[in-house]
Amino acid sequence: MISSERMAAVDANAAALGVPRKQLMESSGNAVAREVRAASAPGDAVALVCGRGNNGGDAFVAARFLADRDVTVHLLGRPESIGTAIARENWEALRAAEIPTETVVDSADLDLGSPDVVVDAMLGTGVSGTLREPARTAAETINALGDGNGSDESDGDRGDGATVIAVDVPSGVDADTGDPTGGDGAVAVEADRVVTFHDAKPGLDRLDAGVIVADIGIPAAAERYTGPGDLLAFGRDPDSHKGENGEVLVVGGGPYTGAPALSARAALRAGADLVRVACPASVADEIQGYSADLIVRGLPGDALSPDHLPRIADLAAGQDVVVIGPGTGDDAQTLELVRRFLADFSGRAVVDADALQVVPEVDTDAELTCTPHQGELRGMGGETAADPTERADLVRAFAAEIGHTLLVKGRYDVIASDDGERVRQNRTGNPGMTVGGTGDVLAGTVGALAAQKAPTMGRTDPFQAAAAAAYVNGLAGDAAAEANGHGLVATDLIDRLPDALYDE
Ligand SMILES: NC(=O)C1=CN([C@@H]2O[C@H](COP(=O)(O)OP(=O)(O)OC[C@H]3O[C@@H](n4cnc5c(N)ncnc54)[C@H](O)[C@@H]3O)[C@@H](O)[C@H]2O)[C@@H](O)CC1
Ligand SMILES: [K+]
Repeated sequence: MISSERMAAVDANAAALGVPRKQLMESSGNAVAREVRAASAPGDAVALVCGRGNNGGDAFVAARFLADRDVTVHLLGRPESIGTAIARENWEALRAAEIPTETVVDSADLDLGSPDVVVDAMLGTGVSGTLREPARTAAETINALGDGNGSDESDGDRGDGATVIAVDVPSGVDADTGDPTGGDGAVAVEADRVVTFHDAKPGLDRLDAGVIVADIGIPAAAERYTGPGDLLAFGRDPDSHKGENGEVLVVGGGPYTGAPALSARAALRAGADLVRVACPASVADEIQGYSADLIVRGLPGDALSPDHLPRIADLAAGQDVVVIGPGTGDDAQTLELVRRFLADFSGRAVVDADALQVVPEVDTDAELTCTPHQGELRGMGGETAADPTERADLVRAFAAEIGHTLLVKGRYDVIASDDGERVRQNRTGNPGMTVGGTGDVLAGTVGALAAQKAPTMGRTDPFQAAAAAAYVNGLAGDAAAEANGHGLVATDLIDRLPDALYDE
């Protein structure tokens, strides 16, 4: 099963792997034609009703694969308004091949005749809201031609009505839920069969239609590895206000000052609006001195301890994400503070460095993302393996065991969701990144992405945030290595995060 959001991400990842969408469209169209052929005989009339997006594009391709059928392509709208370059190219290929086409600008112009098969390629996953004209009238016409009969009467013998074959999803149906996109009772195509691509969609199972899942050649690596598609959920909403792109509190420092400063500055560069640092007073000025962009809160003393719990809990209360661990050291009092903080906390946190070791023993309602390297993973009681697939399975199982999102750093990072259901690997990055501080940058980046909550984007999912952060951290590291070779340092990554995240 795949959601439409994930499908769009996988599609973008496939393109980055050298399998562009036009190539996928060729496979999709071929798969649709195969179903049309199975439901008809040579010479039968086939009406393809096409929208101006890529769903329509799939059917333009299908028409080329149906030379021995009596095919007519009906385009809803003007050819010059076809919305994507690849659909337009396939439209032009149809015209050049002299395949019969009709342009339907007004619903009154729609005449599908009495076809044996109707292909519904008006709208796929790009639909939003109630079907607009002429798609609405066309949906009613298609339903009347098919007798609105669902799958029962449309098996091999086709009965009196036409067989209605929907491309990807029946037009006007939400592929994630199976509900009409226009709300209860709104018009949507009632298909006999749905040819959907790559993987099953949750909403299609709820329809009274036969569903065919066609392999369109998306490589497994497009799902296994992070890619540019994993960043689609993190675009900044142009209408967002200060704070809506997240507020992050970094709790760290004491024996070290650089680590919390790196995490905090990375969080800012990865898009958080406000970043605060809670650290021992002894290092507060030094951390502030690294950056005027940070709000630094000094806590009495030179190491974090349980005395600071009320103040830290107070500071954490208004935050979207707390990043805890960078530069704290592993003094027993400090670890006790972390233990007690996590036990009481019910928000979202990223746990890194020395703080990781207390996670397995803490019972918490907090939503944690743990970012260990292999050694820290073992310190938490997790296992690792040399083989990437085996390692991914082990990380997935351990995430489910502790009930928290895991991002295990390595040559291939492994990211697993808190229920162990989802796992992803990240291949960006380079050996230069073994330099100190890159892990602190990563923790801050995870924090910033997990803190996003702009109105049109919604709250991000910690697993997605961790996967995207691993990907961009590696990209920033690769850009830094291009400039500085193995001499790169962690601050080089921070400055390259915005390009990695937003300018791909
Ligand atoms: N990996 C993928 O995601 C692949 C997707 N493909 C196809 O691409 C489709 C998605 O294509 P697009 O994103 O271009 O979107 P669609 O083709 O589904 O729809 C976009 C068009 O619909 C119009 N529209 C939106 N809501 C409407 C409404 N309520 N009434 C009337 N018109 C409306 C838009 O103005 C736009 O012209 C998939 O469903 C699938 O068929 C395939 O080509 C192959 C691979
Ligand atoms: K469709």
